[in-house]
Amino acid sequence: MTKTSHVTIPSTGEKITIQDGKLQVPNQPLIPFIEGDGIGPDIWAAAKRVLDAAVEKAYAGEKKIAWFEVFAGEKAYNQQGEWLPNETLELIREYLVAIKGPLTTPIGGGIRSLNVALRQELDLYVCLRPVRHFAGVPSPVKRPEDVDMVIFRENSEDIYAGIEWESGSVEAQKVIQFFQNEMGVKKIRFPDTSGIGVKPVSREGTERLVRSAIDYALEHKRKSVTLVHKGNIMKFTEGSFKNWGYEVADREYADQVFTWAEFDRIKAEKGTEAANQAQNEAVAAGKIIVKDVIADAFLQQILTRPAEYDVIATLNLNGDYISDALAAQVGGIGIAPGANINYLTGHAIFEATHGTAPKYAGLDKVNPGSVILSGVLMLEYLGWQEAADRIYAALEKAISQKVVTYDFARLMEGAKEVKCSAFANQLIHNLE
Ligand SMILES: NC(=O)C1=CN([C@@H]2O[C@H](COP(=O)(O)OP(=O)(O)OC[C@H]3O[C@@H](n4cnc5c(N)ncnc54)[C@H](OP(=O)(O)O)[C@@H]3O)[C@@H](O)[C@H]2O)C=CC1
Ligand SMILES: O=C(O)CCC(=O)C(=O)O
Ligand SMILES: [Mg+2]
Repeated sequence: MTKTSHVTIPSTGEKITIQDGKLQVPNQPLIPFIEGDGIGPDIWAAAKRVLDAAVEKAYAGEKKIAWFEVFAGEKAYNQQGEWLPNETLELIREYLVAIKGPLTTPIGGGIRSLNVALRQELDLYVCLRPVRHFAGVPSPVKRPEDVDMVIFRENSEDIYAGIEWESGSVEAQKVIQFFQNEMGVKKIRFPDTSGIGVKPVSREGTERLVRSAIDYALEHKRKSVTLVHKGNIMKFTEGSFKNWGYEVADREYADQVFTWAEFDRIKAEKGTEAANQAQNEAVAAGKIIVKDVIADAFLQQILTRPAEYDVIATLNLNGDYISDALAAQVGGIGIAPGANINYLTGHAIFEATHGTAPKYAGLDKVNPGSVILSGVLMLEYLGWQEAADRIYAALEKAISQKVVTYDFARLMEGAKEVKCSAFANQLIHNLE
């Protein structure tokens, strides 16, 4: 065992590394975890047991995760007086792959959100959130099985970068005066009482996100990548996201994709029929269609025509809203997984889409599905598909057995409601 100031690293494991852009995963990878606040301890304890049992079932002792705890959030604050100790960041940087429970956003103080800070510090520019329906999960829509989307949410820019100043502050006044005096801005409706937020969106940030989405679509043989934006209003941020997205697709993936930008070019030159024919030929040749939709229209179409959407590439705030909306469509936030990834450095932190649900803290009540499925994404990222597949099957079986936590039980006929830990027991029992 190696003991740093607060963390004990087991001597049995080895580091995950990256070589030539490819993750090198030993049989006993050292993986740091953050338990999380609120419901974090309950769901993490449940998830860890399920992940370990699935790995044991799949590899009979040949592979095993060497977990070690690192600290953030309330636990770190109570122990060390810091919400996000530098040691935690450095250890995740060094060990590449980590998993976390949800973290409370500290009220007041310098850190706006610990989750966002972790993503920014490690430049985890993709927030990957796959959303699909598991048979039998109660849903508010008629055909939840039509939802099978993978969200690539830009994770490092946009209004989430946290560049904002409070109404009435010296800084807000200074920025407003700069806008008015030097930039000719006359449209701030109530300048004396406005807070100000800044929305940075870059070409580099957009390109690396859209590349990741297209690479994923190619690797997983998906049909389309949709750029979701509000570019009709925010022309130089969301609108540029769309334009840069099309440009990178046309420039770097010309043989593998057909974009609606290309469709428009053909239409302008040769008419609609020729453009439709080019698109049909591209589909027949197995090319991925890269298209776009405006965010508000997208939010109604995921309810009315979800089957038309596949891989989604979008900006940070849109992605946050879309993740929860789609999660609700397939049975709720209790089973919506996520990952924050930098595909270039290999760094990744896996985490549930939901938050700390403080009213349920310590009750052993909530659904651990979201953090379990985030762990499954992690197993897939490590290349341990055999273990991942066993958990998917065990979860599907538990739902068909109608042994579920409160969130599903309240929507299902004849369900047996079990606690968080008992739901994990059921999954472990179901592992084959
Ligand atoms: N990545 C992260 O760590 C995130 C952290 N947060 C933080 O979490 C805190 C609380 O945020 P809040 O807005 O209440 O959102 P939460 O996601 O924590 O909770 C909202 C509701 O979602 C449902 N829910 C959440 N988790 C589960 C689960 N595992 N099983 C079943 N149902 C679940 C519950 O619904 P019901 O009441 O219907 O039972 C709950 O009341 C804030 O400090 C926020 O900043 C928020 C989002 C992400
Ligand atoms: O960090 C937070 O508190 C909220 C983040 C969030 O809602 C998300 O990433 O989905
Ligand atoms: Mg969210």
